Amino acid sequence: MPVKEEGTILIHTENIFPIIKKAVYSDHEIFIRELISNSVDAIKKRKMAAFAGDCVAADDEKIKISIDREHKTLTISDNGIGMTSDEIKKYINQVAFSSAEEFLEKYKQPDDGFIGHFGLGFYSSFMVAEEVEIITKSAKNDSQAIQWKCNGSPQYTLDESDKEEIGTDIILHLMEEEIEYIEPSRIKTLIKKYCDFMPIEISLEEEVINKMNPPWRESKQNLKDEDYIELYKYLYPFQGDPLLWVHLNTDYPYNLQGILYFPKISGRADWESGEIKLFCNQVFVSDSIKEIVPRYLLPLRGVIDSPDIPLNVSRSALQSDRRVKSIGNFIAKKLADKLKTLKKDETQFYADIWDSIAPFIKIGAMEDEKFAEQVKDIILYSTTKVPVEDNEENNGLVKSGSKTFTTLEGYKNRLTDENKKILYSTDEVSQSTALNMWTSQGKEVLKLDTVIDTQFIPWLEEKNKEINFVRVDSELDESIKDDSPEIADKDGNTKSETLKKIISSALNNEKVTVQIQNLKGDNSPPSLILLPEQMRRINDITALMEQKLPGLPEYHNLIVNSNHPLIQGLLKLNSNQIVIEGSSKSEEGQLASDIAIHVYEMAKLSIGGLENKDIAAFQNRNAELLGKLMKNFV
Ligand SMILES: Nc1ncnc2c1ncn2[C@@H]1O[C@H](COP(=O)(O)OP(=O)(O)OP(=O)(O)O)[C@@H](O)[C@H]1O
Repeated sequence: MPVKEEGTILIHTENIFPIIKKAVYSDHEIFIRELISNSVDAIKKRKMAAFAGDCVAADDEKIKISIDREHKTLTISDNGIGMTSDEIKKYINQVAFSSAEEFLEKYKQPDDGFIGHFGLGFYSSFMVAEEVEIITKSAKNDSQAIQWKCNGSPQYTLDESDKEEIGTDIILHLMEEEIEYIEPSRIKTLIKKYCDFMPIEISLEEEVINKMNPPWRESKQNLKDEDYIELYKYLYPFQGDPLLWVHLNTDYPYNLQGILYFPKISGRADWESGEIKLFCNQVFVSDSIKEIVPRYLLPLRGVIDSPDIPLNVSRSALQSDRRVKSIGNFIAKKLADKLKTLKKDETQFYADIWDSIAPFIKIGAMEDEKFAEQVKDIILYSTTKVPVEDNEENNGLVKSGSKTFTTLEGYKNRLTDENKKILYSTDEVSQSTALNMWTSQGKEVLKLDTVIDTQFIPWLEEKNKEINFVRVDSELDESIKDDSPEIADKDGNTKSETLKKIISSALNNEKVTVQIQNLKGDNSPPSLILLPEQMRRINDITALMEQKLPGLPEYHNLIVNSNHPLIQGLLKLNSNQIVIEGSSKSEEGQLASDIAIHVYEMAKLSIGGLENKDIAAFQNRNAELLGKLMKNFV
């Protein structure tokens, strides 16, 4: 016979009570947050009811914490709305019953700002107290004050009390093992931690402990820069001033206030832990909200205060929560808006702080498509272009200290040739020869030389497929070489062919491709090493996999500048020599060969490609060569 029945699941209070007391909250100390939150709510409710003419308003709203060492009690007193015996029976005796919804319904308040909603917080007091007393007098006219007592079992007593003032005292008789909470310093620390920005005065031993008035709840118009800086320094002492901040304030589609700061980072930013503090209705909840803001914003600091972030779910559930994701996106969008405004209205300031904010923006753009879309036009690049006063070309160029910044758009607008090519350098020192060669021809080069740029360049290329990004030392182009035809000598060889032979045979290394070029410009070097793009990338990846620094790839191109006096001299020196394979070389032939090797090693040295062990040999050859050359003059 099929069994068909409907019913109600029963809960044994004896079994569930210990679970509520111990397991709902993992951290014992939060009882203080819960009880003070209840007091704040009660004070707000009294204010609302008094406004509607249902009771008398309090003279001054306050919460008082008192300690009685002798009786080992901690008392939280407020002059809020209090409770009648019926309300005690309804909201305290019934676990998981909160008065918040009913109250809001009654006073037709849409957005409450009440802290408690679940009807559980009060029971956290049993985590630290063996007995809890409530002595309360309701603000409703002619209410009888009452006393409720419970020793942690599901039994309670309810009695009349002679309390005269409206409000509630919660008296905790502390357990022996929780006696630490009798210490004023411990309680003070906890109030500072959880209740610092609660809107009602909280005092302990006649001293007001909390700061109150959270600036993020103020309107922007009422705040000056000093107020923002003061809050930053208060929350993050000894960290210097922030770079800039964003004030968030929204009530749709979710309720969220906060102030986020870009810190001045010296050294490595912390991309792991997160330092933004999470509040819910001004009550501190957590020190790190890794799960809420996108990863690239983790080094930011400040406060997010939102009752819309679900706190009753696990952290991993938070990460996949759609609402939380959309809050994260909202925060990123607000930051992007602020940066766009800065770039537009405070261009100089934006350029001055660019190096500090660049890591957030570049990583953000790479990790988040939407963010990339918002910031792509405000990314700055340090450039070799020097702004000329009152010149149209200055469009988009901003000087900051020793640097000049441009946008990608600005660079593109200055390009004159058809071939859309963006030149960049990743290391001003090791690429200086190639870099100078381009700049001396009037070419603009972007300096993409931070650690993040190694990943950012491929991203840029991907996003700007119509443009060719070329590293300064990867290839030459028509603008810097002179390709006028050469005349062959009596043996049918051109100068270039002869030079190539001299140098190739001196180097005797088939992995080095020798190319002779007539480079334009007086400043062009006698030789330089070029690393064709693909070859260099493979080399970089291999080094990365082997966890080494990428050195000079074995296969590379040596460009020899036939326009340079040194190379022309080399050609002359060799012109009378016939080097027969296998036979010993004449003195001039040996000198020409030594110079050829030296020319190659100079090119290697300038890109940092000469290993330490080769430097001594290089110097010996240098001295020897100079010595030989001197012989002709002295
Ligand atoms: N100090 C107080 N003054 C007046 N009423 C109180 C006070 N403390 C608790 N209450 C009443 O008891 C109810 C239950 O409190 P409890 O702390 O268990 O839950 P809550 O504050 O409503 O929600 P949460 O579990 O989210 O904190 C409250 O909704 C309120 O009506």
